[in-house]
Amino acid sequence: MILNKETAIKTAEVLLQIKAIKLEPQEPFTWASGWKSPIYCDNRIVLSYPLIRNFIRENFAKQVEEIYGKPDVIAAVATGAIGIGMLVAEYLSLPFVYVRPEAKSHGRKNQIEGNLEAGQTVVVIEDLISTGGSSLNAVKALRDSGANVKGMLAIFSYGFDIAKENIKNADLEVHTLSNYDYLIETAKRTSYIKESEVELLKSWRKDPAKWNPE
Ligand SMILES: O=P(O)(O)OC[C@H]1O[C@H](OP(=O)(O)OP(=O)(O)O)[C@H](O)[C@@H]1O
Ligand SMILES: O=C(O)c1cc(=O)[nH]c(=O)[nH]1
Repeated sequence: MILNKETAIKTAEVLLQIKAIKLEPQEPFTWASGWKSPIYCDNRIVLSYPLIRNFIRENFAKQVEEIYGKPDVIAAVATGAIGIGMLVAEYLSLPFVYVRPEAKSHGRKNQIEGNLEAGQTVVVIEDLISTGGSSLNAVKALRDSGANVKGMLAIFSYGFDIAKENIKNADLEVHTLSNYDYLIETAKRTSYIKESEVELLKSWRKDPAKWNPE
């Protein structure tokens, strides 16, 4: 869900400005889910731009406070959201943890790194939602450890039905700073993408799980 339309447009603009959005239909990207895609949104690049990471940090912090007040802990989904999640926690003067995809097989064998007490309220920060599998895996680990997960905020979501279904089944509240619709509108308005690319993205978006570049 988008909380603020202006933030959604501005977030799409800054992602395009720093070229976080990559289009490579000839050499499709393989996503975490295994899907092939002509588009990749690399939000990790945000960290390389101080003004833009401040914008993302402040909007995340504003939305966390607006929706949840002050949770006990900010958690990030590893690795893509660790940097930005830490900046949000720092801005709000809150404790921080991050959640690995799975527990380490050596050392302390942790999946959640940092200190988290059972019963603490947690807001999860994620960089991007495609199917929602990675985010929900992290939420499950947090819940299994006894945390009270209030909700999740992500920079961007593609808005796929499968993600909506997964999120609903997990009974999780999710807000995003921007999404695919705002991104495409902004990319068209700023001529970041050509008309032929708009058509390609439209046909891909109809059934991304089965998209075939041939
Ligand atoms: O919604 P999903 O289908 O799970 O896909 C989105 C996930 O994919 C990316 O992580 P990736 O696995 O590439 O790892 P990284 O965060 O370590 O870069 C991204 O950071 C999300 O966590
Ligand atoms: O699904 C993914 O793996 C994925 C898609 C995308 O656009 N960006 C990203 O970082 N991961």
